[in-house]
Amino acid sequence: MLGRVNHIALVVPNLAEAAAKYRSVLGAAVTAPDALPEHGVSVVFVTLENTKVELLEPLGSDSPIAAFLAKNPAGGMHHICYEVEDIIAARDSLVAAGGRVLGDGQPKIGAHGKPVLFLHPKDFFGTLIELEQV
Ligand SMILES: CC[C@H](C(=O)O)C(=O)SCCNC(=O)CCNC(=O)[C@H](O)C(C)(C)COP(=O)(O)OP(=O)(O)OC[C@H]1O[C@@H](n2cnc3c(N)ncnc32)[C@H](O)[C@@H]1OP(=O)(O)O
Ligand SMILES: [Co+2]
Repeated sequence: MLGRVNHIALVVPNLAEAAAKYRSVLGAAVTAPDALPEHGVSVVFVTLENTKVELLEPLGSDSPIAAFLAKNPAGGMHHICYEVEDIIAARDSLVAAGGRVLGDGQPKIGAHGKPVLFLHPKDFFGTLIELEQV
């Protein structure tokens, strides 16, 4: 089922500061910020040779990462995104195995314009998993 790691996501308290530090201190290539109100986040991507790092900041009053940032005010690792070829087949086999898909279970279009789903962190040893169809 799982393909490459598409990205590792970090929640940060200030996206502009984090992007600037990745550029200036780590010499990283960082995309311009992208506001995703439908996901309640603003995001940049640090592009690497073998994967990406997604830096996330809450956007709007009911961001799904607001509680995470309140618990981790300095920021922290938030989720890992695996690529899948068929997100519906992946979802259905996960649900059949007793896994919980977050939200209404229907894929949404993510930051890369591809369908994504999230799996409950409690089902995977305390790590939030995102699946992205490529
Ligand atoms: C899609 C656009 C972009 C992309 O890549 O394309 C993104 O990735 S956007 C990323 C932001 N969107 C999401 O994360 C959507 C899925 N997430 C959620 O629905 C929530 O974050 C949820 C339900 C995982 C947690 O929400 P919240 O923290 O408000 O709920 P609770 O406080 O009740 O938490 C329940 C329980 O889970 C633990 N938790 C929360 N977040 C994480 C996490 N990132 N990793 C591991 N564990 C997490 C939290 O501590 C609670 O545990 P408990 O022991 O009960 O205290
Ligand atoms: Co993500």
